[in-house]
Amino acid sequence: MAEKPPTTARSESGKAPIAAIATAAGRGGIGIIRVSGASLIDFAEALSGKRPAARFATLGDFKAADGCVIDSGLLLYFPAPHSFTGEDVLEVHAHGGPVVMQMLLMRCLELGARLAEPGEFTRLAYLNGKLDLAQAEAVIDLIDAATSAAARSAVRSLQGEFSKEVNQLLGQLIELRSLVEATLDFPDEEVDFLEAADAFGRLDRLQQCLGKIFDRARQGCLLQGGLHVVLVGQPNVGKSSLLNRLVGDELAIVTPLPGTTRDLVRSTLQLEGIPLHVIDTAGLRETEDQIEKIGIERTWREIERADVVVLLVDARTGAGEAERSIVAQLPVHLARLTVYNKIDLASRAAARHEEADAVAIALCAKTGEGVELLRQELLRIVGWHPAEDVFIARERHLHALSETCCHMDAAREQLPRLELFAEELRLAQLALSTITGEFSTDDLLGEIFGRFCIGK
Ligand SMILES: Nc1nc2c(c(=O)[nH]1)N(C=O)[C@@H](CNc1ccc(C(=O)N[C@@H](CCC(=O)O)C(=O)O)cc1)CN2
Ligand SMILES: Nc1nc2c(ncn2[C@@H]2O[C@H](COP(=O)(O)OP(=O)(O)OP(=O)(O)O)[C@@H](O)[C@H]2O)c(=O)[nH]1
Ligand SMILES: [K+]
Repeated sequence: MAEKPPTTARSESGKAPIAAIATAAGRGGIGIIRVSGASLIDFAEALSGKRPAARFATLGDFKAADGCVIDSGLLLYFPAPHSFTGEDVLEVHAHGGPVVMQMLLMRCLELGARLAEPGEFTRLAYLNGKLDLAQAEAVIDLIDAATSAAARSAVRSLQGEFSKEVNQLLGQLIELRSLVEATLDFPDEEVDFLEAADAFGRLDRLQQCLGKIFDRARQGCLLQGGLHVVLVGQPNVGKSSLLNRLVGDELAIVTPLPGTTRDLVRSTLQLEGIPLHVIDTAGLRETEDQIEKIGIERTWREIERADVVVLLVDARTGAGEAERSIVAQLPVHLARLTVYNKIDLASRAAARHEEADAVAIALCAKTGEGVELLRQELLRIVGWHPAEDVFIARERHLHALSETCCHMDAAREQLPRLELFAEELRLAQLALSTITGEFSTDDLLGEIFGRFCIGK
């Protein structure tokens, strides 16, 4: 075959293809570079001397500008629109050493590609209609899944289950809206309309449906983000011992000396598939020790980010002035549990009971007695109930769902004023459609895709 003049790939629109290493950094048996752009077949030929068939693996020698072989490997060519991004996609499968990957990536840049930004491939897939926004978010949630339950629910969202539910609800909402809007043109018939179209009944069904989606999404949100539990209390009450017991490992240093833990100690474990982020903190007390002081500041900062605070108390002494002072400084709406630790020294049995302002668990961190009660209580506090059909969701989605709910409530209050009823329905639809991204802003897209890794 005759040597072709060096090509620099530019699409008709003048846009350079994007390229990135798609596999994790470091050594690996195989590493993949992904390129997306317009007409990449010439690009493939410039890189390997071969014009790969669509969607078949083609073995080739990847050459540098000077003709030296960088690696021999496989090319996968997905012509537009049948690719992940909807553009032409070329995958270069090579040996997964960091230097080889860098050399190949540099070669792709020489051939006219530019470095992809984080999340840009998935963003293209969204912009080209391959995925909606909830699915695109599920891609990253799948990659980041901390437990297999989280992974399973992310796949469910990726395959469009969440979006399907949202779209069905949108469909019903739009149907009701169009009935209302049609009636607005005939003001005399408004009252008849309410009866004939069963506006109340329809709204009821919409809200029930929304409630179910919300519940599934809330569970999914727990699976996605996990639960941040911060262990606090006076020095020496057994916070580190409890962390170690929950994790099943000697993670934090335990000594009889008060003030042992000065920095935060974090660990993530699984609680029925929910990632449980437990944070052991420096015991809270007045101190002149500089290191301990900083540790205590960090404790308070961590509390601000917590979903649940577990306040440990020595079962022998019970809660006193120090505990009351800690509780008084906690954010008002933060969920809280009291744990009476060291029941072995107080001759008490493991138990759960309700106190005036919080549920309390009596346990022994040293032996583990009663720790299961604590686990169950944590699940109860966050409203977890195991379900098969959870789809992954994020705060953003919950926010949109609850906004939709607010507008539906408001719509009900407007009846029989149809014009205002219609307006609230329109706002409900708008809020709901942000989930799949029918109406999205650049800011939102930047926020979502900016958190992806490069190559995704
Ligand atoms: N090598 C490789 N593995 C990978 C990916 C990839 O991009 N490359 N993926 C990247 O995330 C995931 C798979 N996702 C993909 C999704 C759609 C298409 C695709 O070609 N879609 C076409 C054709 C559909 C079909 O044949 O049914 C399309 O939607 O038109 C490819 C990969 C996981 N594994
Ligand atoms: N008998 C008994 N001893 C315990 C129990 N839990 C913790 N201890 C002991 O209490 C002492 C302090 O335990 P830690 O877990 O280090 O307490 P801490 O709250 O992290 O202490 P600081 O680092 O000072 O904040 C150690 O000697 C532990 O072995 C328990 O349930 N029973
Ligand atoms: K400790």
